[in-house]
Amino acid sequence: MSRNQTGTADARIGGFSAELRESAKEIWEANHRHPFLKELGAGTLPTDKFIFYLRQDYVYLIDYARMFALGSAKADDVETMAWFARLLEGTLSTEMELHRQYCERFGVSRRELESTEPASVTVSYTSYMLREAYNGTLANVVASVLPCTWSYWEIGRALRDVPGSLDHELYREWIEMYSSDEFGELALYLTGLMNRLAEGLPERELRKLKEQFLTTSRYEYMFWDMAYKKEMWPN
Ligand SMILES: Cc1ncc(CO)c(N)n1
Repeated sequence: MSRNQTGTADARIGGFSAELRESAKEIWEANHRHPFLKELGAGTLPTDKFIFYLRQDYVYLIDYARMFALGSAKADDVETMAWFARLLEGTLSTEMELHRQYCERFGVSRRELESTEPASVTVSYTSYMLREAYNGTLANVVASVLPCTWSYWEIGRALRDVPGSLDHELYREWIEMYSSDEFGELALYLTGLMNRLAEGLPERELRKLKEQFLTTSRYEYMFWDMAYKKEMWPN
């Protein structure tokens, strides 16, 4: 077990973000134990499950990027606006490029990738996030995306610490991207922003942020599970 697999363990993260992480602790720990991630770390994950995941994640990322566009639109100052604009661009070019390149290796064309039919969990997850973002403030946008960025960074670092995980010719790149310092900086920025935005908010609004954080934390777990089972629609 790596030191990153359980607690928040990151001294840089405090305040309301640490509180959010603590309140969703059980579901975050369940992520680390999920067979999709156990097998990804061990290098034994069957490639058909990984491809299924990549394709669903690609269509997920299109809407996730939209969340950053909404973050930019809802920001109160130019600096924050620019930061979300860069994150939007980074998601569309760097992160999604990882998926495009993997798919090229697997013989899935870009057109096929982009026209992937979203699974029920993917539709449910992105619809929820976008609804909360469209109806809410920047704080609601951040609370909804925080588990995505932050849990991937935590997962990336935990998997990097699994002996031999980086020797795998296929999964190494995935682990490297999500455990990278660049990716970590995004997560850290968002936790800091969450802390600033939560300051002085009434209890009712803080409860709403907690609910959003917990809901997308649960969706993160459901996403791993959906991919592992290659679960689409009933018919
Ligand atoms: C489902 C999901 N959550 C978070 C991330 C991190 O960007 C991702 N790629 N996919």
